Amino acid sequence: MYQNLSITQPIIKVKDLSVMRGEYLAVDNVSFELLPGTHTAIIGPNGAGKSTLIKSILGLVEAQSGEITLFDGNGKRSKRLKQEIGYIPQKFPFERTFPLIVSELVGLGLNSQHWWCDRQRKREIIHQALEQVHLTKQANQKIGTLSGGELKRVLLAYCLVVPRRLLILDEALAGVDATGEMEFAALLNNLKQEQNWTILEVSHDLDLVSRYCDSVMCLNRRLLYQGSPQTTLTPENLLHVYGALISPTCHHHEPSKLPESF
Ligand SMILES: Nc1ncnc2c1ncn2[C@@H]1O[C@H](COP(=O)(O)OP(=O)(O)OP(=O)(O)O)[C@@H](O)[C@H]1O
Repeated sequence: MYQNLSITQPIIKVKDLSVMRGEYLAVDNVSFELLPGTHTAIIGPNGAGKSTLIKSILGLVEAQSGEITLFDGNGKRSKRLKQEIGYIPQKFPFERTFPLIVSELVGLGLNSQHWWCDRQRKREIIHQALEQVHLTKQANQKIGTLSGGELKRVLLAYCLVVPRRLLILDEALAGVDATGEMEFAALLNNLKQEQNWTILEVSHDLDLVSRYCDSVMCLNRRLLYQGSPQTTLTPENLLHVYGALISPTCHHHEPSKLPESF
């Protein structure tokens, strides 16, 4: 799908990034690069600047200093470039009485790339996305009546109706049940492997991170450690990051053990 994408060309380059929230330096001189087709987690304690960092990458929060380059650096944050990024925020505040149903919300993800589609085709695309997140039964349900975990799945379906190069998730699995977590992880793995999506997610679940991510960034305002889960999530590093003894179970990657589909 992205034939001209070199696998050695980073999809995100962040250099010397500092971001203030009010008077507080929430992200302090952070630099990293992400390659396409990789799944990276940002971990760290509450208030470590994780959401601030991703909001800054998305252009939702202005940086104090530093550089962020997305994709090949062309087009800045053009409308088209934004369409290539899927984002599931930590919070999705909305008026619960708003009369929007699930399929309509997912359909809002369709964009100018679908101008040629007739109604039937659009319905099929929405149905396929809902199928991938196991929510076809809720297609006509009002969004205000969904559970927290179901709403997260709907937001993922919204991201799935368009091919993305980058998917940014802020604690997307919070509120998703144990089976849903596995299925969600399998779907992300599939998008990464089959469609070369790059995934950047904020997570507090070190066990899941060690199972499914290719790399981890440990943030506490500064980027303290970065590398594979096996080399990064050591008790010594986690003591430094969280100030407490934490010993996650580190798993070797065995994607074949993931469920086939979501
Ligand atoms: N709009 C704001 N105005 C002032 N301070 C803010 C604002 N937003 C965030 N902060 C502060 O910036 C710091 C970083 O917040 P951020 O949401 O990035 O942390 P986080 O690592 O995502 O935390 P959590 O794990 O709790 O979600 C926190 O101390 C927070 O209180």
